Amino acid sequence: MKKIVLLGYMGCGKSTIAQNLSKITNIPFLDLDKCIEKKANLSINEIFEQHGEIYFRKLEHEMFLELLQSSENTIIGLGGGTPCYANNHLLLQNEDLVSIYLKASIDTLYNRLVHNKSKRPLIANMDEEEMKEFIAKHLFDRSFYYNHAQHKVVVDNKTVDETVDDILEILA
Ligand SMILES: Nc1ncnc2c1ncn2[C@@H]1O[C@H](COP(=O)(O)OP(=O)(O)O)[C@@H](O)[C@H]1O
Ligand SMILES: O=C(O)C1=C[C@@H](OP(=O)(O)O)[C@@H](O)[C@H](O)C1
Ligand SMILES: [Mg+2]
Repeated sequence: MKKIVLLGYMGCGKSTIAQNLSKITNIPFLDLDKCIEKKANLSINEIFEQHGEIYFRKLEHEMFLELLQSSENTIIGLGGGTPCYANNHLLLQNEDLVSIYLKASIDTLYNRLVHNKSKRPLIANMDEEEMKEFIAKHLFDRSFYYNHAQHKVVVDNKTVDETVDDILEILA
C-alpha cells in the first residue's frame, strides 16, 4: 500500500476528508499542520506571528520529507501551501505515493473559508470583499503546483462521503 497524499487550497477539505478516509480504510491519518504544531509546540498562527511565513515554509518542507521517509502506511493531509514551496510539488509525482488534488471552485472555497478563517493566518484579517479577490488570484497562482498531483477529484457540491467514495475509486 502506498502513502496517500491529499492536497489543495485552504478549505477544500484536506483535513476533513483525510480523517474520514482514514476511518473507512483503517489507514492512519496525519495532518501536516498538526505535525508541525506538535514539533514546534506552537500553533500555526503562533509560528507565523513569532517567526514569519518563510520559517513556517522551512518547517513545512522538513516535516513533509520526514513523513514521506517514514515506513508507515499513512494518509497525509497537506497544508494548502505545501506543494507551492521548496519544490515540494516535485515530490507529489513520486511513484511510492498516491497524490490527489481536491479541486474546489472559488465560490466553494469562499463559502467555507468566510466562517473559518481565524486559524488561517494568510486570510485571518481580511474582510469579505478582500477575501474573495485574494482566493481568486491565489488559487490561480497555486494551480500550477496543485496540477502536479497524480489525480484530481472535484469536490464542489459533493458531501464528505461522496468525495471519499471518489478517492476510494482512485485507490481501487
Ligand atoms: N462536502 C464537504 N467536504 C469537505 N469539507 C466540508 C464539506 N462541507 C463542509 N465542509 C467544511 O469545510 C471545511 C473544510 O476545512 P478543512 O477540512 O480544514 O480543509 P483544509 O484542510 O483543506 O483547509 C470544514 O469546516 C468542513 O466541515
Ligand atoms: O494555504 C496556505 O498557505 C496555508 C494553509 C493552511 O493549511 P490548510 O490548507 O489546511 O488550511 C496552513 O498550512 C497555513 O495556514 C498556510
Ligand atoms: Mg487542513
